[in-house]
Amino acid sequence: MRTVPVTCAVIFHQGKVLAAQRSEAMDLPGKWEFPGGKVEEGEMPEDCLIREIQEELSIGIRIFGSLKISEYAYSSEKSIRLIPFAATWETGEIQLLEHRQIIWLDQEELFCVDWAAADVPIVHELQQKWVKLVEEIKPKR
Ligand SMILES: Nc1nc2c([nH]c(=O)n2[C@@H]2O[C@H](COP(=O)(O)OP(=O)(O)OP(=O)(O)O)[C@@H](O)[C@H]2O)c(=O)[nH]1
Repeated sequence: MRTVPVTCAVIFHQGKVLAAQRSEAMDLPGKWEFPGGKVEEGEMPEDCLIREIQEELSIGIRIFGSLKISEYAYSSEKSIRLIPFAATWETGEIQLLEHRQIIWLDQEELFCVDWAAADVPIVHELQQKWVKLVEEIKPKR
């Protein structure tokens, strides 16, 4: 079984992060995730993520950090390596081109949605590192 590399973005904006709910047309319908997608052959994970966020949400992001990779086997046929990056929303207006809906969550609300299983360790790490990550967004002087 091949482990599929998938990138995802923890997008910070005005002190909250974006969670997106997968639609009926996607795998894991109804589950919440950090938007992103599969890394194509020869593609850098960061380039993949910028492309996927433009394709799915129609916005431009800036990557400023990373979180720990989460590997998860959904079944004997489906195993993913989820590669999370911390990012900020830089350009464009959000359009839901694939997802059912989005929600902006603050630190206390992180576990209020039903995350895809592979995302759960990332959400725990995000909760622990929240203050540090928010600090890193601030432009360095
Ligand atoms: N994008 C994304 N996918 C996730 C997350 N967590 C998680 O288990 N997945 C799984 O990883 C896979 C990524 O597929 P995708 O459908 O988002 O990627 P894609 O747009 O490149 O796929 P496609 O070209 O087959 O349509 C799916 O099986 C999805 O269920 C997450 O946080 N973000």
